[in-house]
Amino acid sequence: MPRAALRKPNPDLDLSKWLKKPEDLPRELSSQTLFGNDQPLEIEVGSGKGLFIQTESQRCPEHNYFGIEIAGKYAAHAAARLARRNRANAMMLSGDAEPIFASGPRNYAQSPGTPGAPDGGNDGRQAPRIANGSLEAVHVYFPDPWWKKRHRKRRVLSDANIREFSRALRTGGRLHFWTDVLDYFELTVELIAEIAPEFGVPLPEVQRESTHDLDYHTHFERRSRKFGIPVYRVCYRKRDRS
Ligand SMILES: C[S@@+](CC[C@H](N)C(=O)[O-])C[C@H]1O[C@@H](n2cnc3c(N)ncnc32)[C@H](O)[C@@H]1O
Repeated sequence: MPRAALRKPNPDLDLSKWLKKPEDLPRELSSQTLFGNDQPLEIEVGSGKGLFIQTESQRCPEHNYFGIEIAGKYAAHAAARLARRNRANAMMLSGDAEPIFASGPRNYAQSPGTPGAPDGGNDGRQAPRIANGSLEAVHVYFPDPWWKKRHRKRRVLSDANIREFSRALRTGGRLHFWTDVLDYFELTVELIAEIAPEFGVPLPEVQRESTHDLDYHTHFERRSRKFGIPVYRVCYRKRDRS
């Protein structure tokens, strides 16, 4: 199903507080470095048009929300939603989530040329940008399934990313995964069980009744439900490994 065209953002809207590029970010990413406080930090990977980050950051002002969206236009669209509402506890990164979470050689620093940047070589000794056990939740809603074998490494729920999400989550922290692609759902649930058993048994998440046209978790959830397509939803809670 093709995606609907995006409306152009209002050019008078100042997005600077809500839309960041990788080079704008501090090296270590935490509530303190991003928002200047110690509220629990939740990250959404692949925010699309930003409905989730907008509604959730309003519903739960005592948490901070950092959305990562690789498609620049969508990241700007999501940031504009936050800017219009002057939301203090949420912001968007226009960029790829993978190097942000990576704790190995692709864990690049803030600007090219610095040790660890893709062009700068990495001695593999840099601390991860997101500290171990520091996140409250990671949200992945309707990730692209990338069926072709040669494209699989682009999956947001790749082996490497699942390990990094688990590493970054605190014990008791949550990983949410929703999709409308049953095969992909089943494969991913199996993959998580195999490579990150600390997530334990996935807990089903219930479908809420919507009370108005934008009362959905994400835009893709809205689209699937309007077309009568079933949505598969799970939430994992990371357990102590010991
Ligand atoms: C199918 S859309 C779903 C958007 C939104 N989560 C929703 O449910 O409406 C998947 C989104 O993930 C983004 N994406 C894919 N790979 C990404 C990555 N490595 N880092 C950040 N965003 C990514 C895509 O650009 C796209 O906007």
